[in-house]
Amino acid sequence: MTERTPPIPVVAGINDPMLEGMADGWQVHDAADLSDGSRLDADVIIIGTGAGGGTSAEILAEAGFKVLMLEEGPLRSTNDFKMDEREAYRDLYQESAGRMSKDGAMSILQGRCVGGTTVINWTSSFRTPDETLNYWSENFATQGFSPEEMAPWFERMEQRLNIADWQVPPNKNNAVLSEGATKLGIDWKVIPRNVAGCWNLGYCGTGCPTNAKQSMLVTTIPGALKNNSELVYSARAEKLLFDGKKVSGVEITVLGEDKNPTGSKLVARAPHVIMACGGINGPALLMRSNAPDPKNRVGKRTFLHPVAFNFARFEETIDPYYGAPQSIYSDAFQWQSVDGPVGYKLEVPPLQPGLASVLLLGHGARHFDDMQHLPNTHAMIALMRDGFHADSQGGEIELASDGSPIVNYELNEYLWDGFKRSFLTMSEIEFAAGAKAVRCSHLDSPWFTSWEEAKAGIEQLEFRPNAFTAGSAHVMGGLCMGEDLDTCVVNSEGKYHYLDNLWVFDGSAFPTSIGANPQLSVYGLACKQANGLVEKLRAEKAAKA
Ligand SMILES: Cc1cc2nc3c(=O)[nH]c(=O)nc-3n(C[C@H](O)[C@H](O)[C@H](O)COP(=O)(O)OP(=O)(O)OC[C@H]3O[C@@H](n4cnc5c(N)ncnc54)[C@H](O)[C@@H]3O)c2cc1C
Repeated sequence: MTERTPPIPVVAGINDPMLEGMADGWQVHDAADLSDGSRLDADVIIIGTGAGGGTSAEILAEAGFKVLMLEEGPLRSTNDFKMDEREAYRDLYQESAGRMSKDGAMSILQGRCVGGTTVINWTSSFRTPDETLNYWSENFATQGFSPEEMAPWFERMEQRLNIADWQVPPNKNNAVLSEGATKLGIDWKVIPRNVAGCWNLGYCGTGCPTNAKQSMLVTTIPGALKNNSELVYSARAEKLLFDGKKVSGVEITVLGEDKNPTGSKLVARAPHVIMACGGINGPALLMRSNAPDPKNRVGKRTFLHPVAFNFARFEETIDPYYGAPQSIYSDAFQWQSVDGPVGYKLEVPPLQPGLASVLLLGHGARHFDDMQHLPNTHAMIALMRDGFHADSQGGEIELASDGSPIVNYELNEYLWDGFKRSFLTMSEIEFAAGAKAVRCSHLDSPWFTSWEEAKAGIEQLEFRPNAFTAGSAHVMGGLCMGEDLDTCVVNSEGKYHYLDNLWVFDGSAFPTSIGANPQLSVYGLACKQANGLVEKLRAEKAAKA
């Protein structure tokens, strides 16, 4: 077990807000330290401590409600983060960063620790695009989600998490996008980030060692714990327990440091339960619990922003592992049509060596050569905006025999068309920025040495399952929100349609993908929904008094 008793370790003078708070008496427990069969009570249980869970916890706790946060992953805090990919992927990511779609064609990165995916994300912070919010109200009858109605909630979370345009010049990796796009007359912009006093290290994906990233770990979770809340980690919500149309409790499996069940179980009880365990795992929890789902919609419409990668070699040093990971984007190819051919957002990912070794594909001499050139390599990504077309209905969640989720998401012609167009776009931009050679993340792609060669070569690439690297770091949907009962399982207030006291305040409620990096969309939604629940709980209290 990780040593977490005072004296508080201090790394190079950097404080660790979680360890300090625990030394001050915050109610934080490793589930393994609680006796088998223990019962935990609260006003509100929140399952999952990521973007939706952390935001909701702070709001409810500040309003005076006793919140119990349950987190499947371990607690790792500031002084644990050492910019070490091996430790980070093992400790902070779902399935040790090995989560994949059922057919193995897409690798899916998602967080699994106190603070959830916000601990390991790359800090890009966009409001939900107006086009997306309008599409939801037109197609899923969401209420209260117009751009005007959402603006105050986004503003509030932008202030809470210090979200602002990144003022430091982009690293060379990102500058390839701005320079190439400028040469071609393609519009680009600077990305807003949720950081305070960022050191520009670039290792956001392994947990921020300086407290600069305003993840839930250093903001809302401490905010909730200061207000009489309780956090139990390594505690997997195994099943929801029902009593008629109500959730009567949560059965918890206690996990050890090795992530395996210790054999102990706990139970938590509260008048209201919020699910904030994110896409994939949220639907799986409802399926394991046999929750009422008369239209068989749980787990449907799971969206991933499937990502195409393009690599470029430069003579100059790029050092793609250092500096703010994402600071430039282009939406020039995103909204040409809302519900036509798939649109894509262009960004630039960091290339720490471990991540790069997977993304660069291949093996043997070619892979060795690619890794040798890493300091001179740039990468660009195109995130496909899935969920806005009849040929893009997303994936479905299934359960494995042990109750864990399987993501059945198949890439199809509609998405392949986007991959092909984006390979062309990215290659042209990279050559315009001065690349000497460019390669698409496709098994059959050579290093092209000119734009003309790339243009002809990409046209020849065959798009078939498993022929190219597709990735996802944005898990959305699966518990579709809206008033249309044929499609949706959660109403516009975030309440599960078929249960009176179950709420879903996280990215799983999105009816489509966002069309932008989703964290601020989750914060805005959870902020709105949690404040709505506060009003409801106050009214319930007043009625009882
Ligand atoms: C590498 C990477 C980079 C990213 N970069 C960005 C970015 O730059 N900008 C951006 O906007 N977005 C980014 N994202 C995505 C963004 O962080 C997520 O979309 C967002 O955090 C999702 O919020 P959520 O509340 O839905 O789920 P999460 O934040 O994933 O939180 C869910 C939590 O629930 C826990 N949980 C799951 N099941 C259970 C259970 N049964 N019992 C108890 N706990 C459970 C999980 O362990 C997790 O901690 C990135 C993601 C990754 C992986």
